[in-house]
Formats: sequence, structure tokens, C-alpha cells
Amino acid sequence: MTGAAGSRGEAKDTGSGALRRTVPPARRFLARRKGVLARLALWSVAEAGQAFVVGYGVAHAVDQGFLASDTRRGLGWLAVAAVAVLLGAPVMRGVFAQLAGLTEPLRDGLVRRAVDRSLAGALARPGGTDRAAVSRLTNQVEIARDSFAGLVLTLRSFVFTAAGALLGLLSLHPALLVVVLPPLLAGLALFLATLRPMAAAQRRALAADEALGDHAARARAALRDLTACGTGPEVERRAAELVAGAAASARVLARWAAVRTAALGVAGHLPVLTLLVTVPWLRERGVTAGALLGAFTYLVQSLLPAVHTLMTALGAAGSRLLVVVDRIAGPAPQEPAHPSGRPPAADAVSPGDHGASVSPEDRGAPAAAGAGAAGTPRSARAARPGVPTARGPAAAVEFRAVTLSYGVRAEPVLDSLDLCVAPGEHIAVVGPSGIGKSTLTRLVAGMLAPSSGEVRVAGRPVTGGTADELGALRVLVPQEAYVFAGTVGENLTYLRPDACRADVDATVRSLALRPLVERLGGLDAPLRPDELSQGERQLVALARAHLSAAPLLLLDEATCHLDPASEARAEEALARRPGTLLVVAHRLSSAVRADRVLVLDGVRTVCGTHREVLARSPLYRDLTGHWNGGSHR
Ligand SMILES: Nc1ncnc2c1ncn2[C@@H]1O[C@H](COP(=O)(O)OP(=O)(O)OP(=O)(O)O)[C@@H](O)[C@H]1O
Repeated sequence: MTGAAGSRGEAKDTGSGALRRTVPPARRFLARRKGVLARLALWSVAEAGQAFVVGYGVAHAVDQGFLASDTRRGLGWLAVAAVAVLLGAPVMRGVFAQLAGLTEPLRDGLVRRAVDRSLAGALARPGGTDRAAVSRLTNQVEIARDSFAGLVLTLRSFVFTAAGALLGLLSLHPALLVVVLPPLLAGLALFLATLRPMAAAQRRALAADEALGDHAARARAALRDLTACGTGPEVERRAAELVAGAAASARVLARWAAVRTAALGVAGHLPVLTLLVTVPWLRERGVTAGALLGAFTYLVQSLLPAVHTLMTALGAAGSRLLVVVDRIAGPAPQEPAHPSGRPPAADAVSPGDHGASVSPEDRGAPAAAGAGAAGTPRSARAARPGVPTARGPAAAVEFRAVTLSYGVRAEPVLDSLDLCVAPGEHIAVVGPSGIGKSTLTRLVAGMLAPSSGEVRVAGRPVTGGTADELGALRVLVPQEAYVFAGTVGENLTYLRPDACRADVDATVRSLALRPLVERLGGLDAPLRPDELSQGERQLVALARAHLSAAPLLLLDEATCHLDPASEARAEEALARRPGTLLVVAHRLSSAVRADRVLVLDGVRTVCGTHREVLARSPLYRDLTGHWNGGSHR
């Protein structure tokens, strides 16, 4: 549900696509069970006969018995009607006995299908998890089975009971059909018109439910990281959005249910009213009192309950069945989307969301430098050779009056910050502990939304971007480097799985990783994370970022475990890489290497070259003194 367009597309798909996909296998399923269907039809004919006899008996009891002063005959006809009612129980028993022959094979087939799909998904996405599989296997299969049983019961009952009752009305007097049929058909037409939108609403409600479950599962799995990265509020906000989305789908569903209730009123109760109102007209046409009573009996005893159960069952169970069966047996569902378009915060803490391939056009960054209150860049290195650069003056990173508070009454960590980082620029962020450096990088990465103002990356607002969109724009390398149990090569190419060997070799060379790769047994050797030092893990994470296609790299103290020489080599390699580099500096040398230094100092933020900020920022002078024992280089 990514916005209105997505919803519309899905609704459309539900209306026709799901039906198109579901009908042929449903036909095949039923064609293989002709015996069960024939037995079910026989029991249903008995049900129709029963419906016919009840009204017929009442009408004749009145006309030929009580009104003709022949009480015995009247009682005889009533006894016939009573026997017909009593026979309803064994008839229903016979129907239920046949029903299992349809519902149980359906359940088995759906379970098989759900398991096959989950296994296929697991093979196609090793390491990925299909959290909706459990829901499909248990809850949704049971929903499908129950809905199917209800549907067969009521559809069949409606068709045969209505046939019996309408035949009965016709046999009593054709004028009765003239009175009863129009409201009945109008109500049924209104009801049929609600089927498609109701199915779409049902599908959206299911998707919202799955997205909420998926988010909860992801958040639970990432609790430690969420706490470490402080993205709990984002996760909460996302959960609130998903809950709101689920509530909105439920409200839409409820609205359609109201329309359906109106249809039930028209089809179910209007015929009784029209029959009452038209009694004089019917009498003029020779409809007897007994026939009128018989007609009421048909309406109240057979037709109205059948219409009622049909609408309830076909409405709820029918659309539910269509949606659930299509979900299990139709095309594989896409990753749950996000109603607001905001990325799941639980993903945001994982390094996995940073890397996505990006087209060369997107990687190309215009060379024009932006300007902002925090200063104009001194120099911006050339953008990637061969990549178009004349795409307008979009800054690589732009803060427009950005304020960020972690709580409603909390002091803002960043207050009306303006900043403009030019494409290709290398910028260092410095400041005392707790001043907001990580907060700033999380804002740029789109993992935090500003309390006010706007953050743009490559000219696009990052707040509300999807994980894929953000992954194509930037890579954030946090202090705690992630490596995983795959091969060394897989760890390096994680953010760009299609990287060719030459690119990987170039990255290995740039970051002087060859000795480490050889010690680990080469690119194809398995990497065991616990055998790497923290510094080595950081080197792997930095190489991964180097290889990625994203035009903006954000290093949040990502070199803190490296020795100064390795740090210098890594930073220089990343700075040489086409694109923009923003580094939360861990050492003075890191700041000196950058084109510009952003000194975060509460409200007195200063930005400029190393020499400029040395002259303008007492805090920076203090920091350099502290870092370098009084010398600033
Ligand atoms: N999730 C959060 N909820 C509430 N307050 C937070 C959260 N994350 C950070 N803060 C507060 O915001 C301020 C800035 O934190 P931030 O981590 O951005 O600082 P920093 O400059 O990166 O610090 P350090 O250099 O120690 O990593 C701190 O006062 C911190 O306590």
C-alpha cells in the first residue's frame, strides 16, 4: 500500500485479477469431484422440495381447509407442511455429510501450496524470511476452508430454496411473482455491486494485517540494534502508522458492510412490505387468502432466511475466500509495503538497507556547489567521470532550518540548522560527545525525521523515502561494523551483489585489504565474524561501502578501531571514490583531510575549511588542542 496509486492498483487486481486467477483452478477442483457434487445436488433438491411443500401446505390448509369449513383437511395440509419442516433436519445432515468431501481436499491443497511457496521463496532468497508464511499456513488456510464451507452451504441453499419458493409462489398465483420479484432482484443487484469493492477492501485489510505482523517481527528481531542506535521512536512511529493503516482498512470494510446491510434490507424485507401493500391489488386478481398466507410463508420461512444467509456468507466468506485463496495460490506476494512510504525503522538500523544498485544517472552528481548558512564549500571534487553532471544544481545534502528534538519537551539537539554539502565534497563533522553528530547522520540517512525543517539528499526529501529509495541514495557505516557468516566476497559485495571481480579487486587494492583477504583464505573463503578484530570488521564494512553504488557515504565514527595509518588510507580511498563523503571525525587528521569541517556546538554551528573554523570556533580550537596536544595538525 504505497499510497493511493498502489491501493488503486491492488483494488483493481483484487476485482478482476484474483477472480481470473482463482476461477480456472476452482473449476478444475470441482470437475474432479463430480460425485460429491451430484450427491450434494440431490440433497439440495430435497431441500427445494421441502421449501415448496411448506408454503403450498399452508396455502391449501387455509383455502381448502379452514376457509372451506373443512378443519380436518386444513389440519391435514398443515401436517404436511410440518412434516416438510421436520424433514429439514435429516436433509441438512445429508448436506453436511457431503460437504467434507469438498472442504477437506481444498484445505489439503492449500496447505501444500503454502508450504511449496514458502520453500521456493526460501530457496530463491537464502537467508531471507517469509514471516507471512506462518499466517498463510495456519490462519489463512483455516479462513479459506471455513469460508468455502459456508459459501457452498449458502449458495446451494439459496439457489434450491429460492427455486422451491419461487415455484411455489408461481403455483399459488403468477401475480405474486410480479410483487415479490422486483424488490428481491433490486436487493440482489445492489448486493452484487458491493462484491468487488468489498473484496478489494478485504485484501487491503489482510495486507495491512500482514504488514503489521511483519513490522512487529522485524522490530522484535532487531531490538538490540534499535536500542543501540536509538531508533526506537521511529519504530514506534512506524508501528503507529501501520496500526492506523489497519484501522483505516477496517473502516472501509465496515462502510461496505453497511451498504451490504442496505442491500439485505431491500432484498430481504421489501418483498414482505410490497406483498402487504399490494394485497387489495392481488385480491382483485383472484389471489386467495390462502395463497396470500402461503406467499408470506414462502417469504418469511424460506426466501428471506436464504437471502440473508446468502448475503452474509457471500459477502463476508465469498470475498474472504477469493482474497485468501489468491494470496496462497496466486502470484507470490511482494514485500509488504508501507502505507506512508516511510522506511521501516527496524530495517534502518541494519546495514542491509543501505545498499541498492543505483543507475549511473542517479550516481552522477552535479558539480555545482550549493551554499547555506553553514558555509559554502571550498572545493568539490569532480563527479564520477563519464557520468552526466548537468542535471541541475541539487546539493548532495541539504538541511533547511532543521530542528530535531527527541521528545516534545526535550531541548532540541539540532536547532534550525542550515547546511549545504556539494556533490563530491568531503565533509567532516566534529563536536563534543552527545552534541548530535550521530543524530545528524541519521537525519541525512533518512532514519530520523526532523521535528521541523527539511533534509534533502541529491535534491530529494529523505523523510518518507522507502528503504529502496534511501538505499540507492546513501550508505551509512556505523561505528559497530556488521559482518556476517558468508564468504569474504559476499561480505564485500553485499551492497552491490552484481559487482564484477575487477571492481572488487579495485576496492581491495584501494583499502589495502589484500593481506586480510589472503589471511581469510581469499574472496571465496567463508568468513567467521568472531575471528575478526573490530578494526578488521570496520575495514570490511568500509570496503563494502566503497564498492556500493550509492553516491553518498556517511561514516559515523566508522574508523574508530583503525590505527591512524589505516584510517587515513581508508578515508582517502573513500574520498577518491566518486561521490560525497560525510565523516563524523574521530581524530583531528580526519577533519584536516576533509574539504570542510562542520563544528557542532549547540546553537553556534560553524562550517568552513579547517583553517577557517580554527579561526572562528573556540570549540574547534579546544578540540584540536585536546586531540593533538596543542598542535592542530
Ligand atoms: N533515541 C534517543 N532518544 C533520546 N535522546 C537521544 C536519542 N539519541 C540520542 N539522544 C540524545 O541526543 C543527543 C545527541 O546524541 P548523538 O548520539 O547524536 O550525539 P553524538 O554527538 O553522536 O555523541 P557521541 O560522540 O558520544 O556519539 C544526546 O544528548 C543524546 O543523549
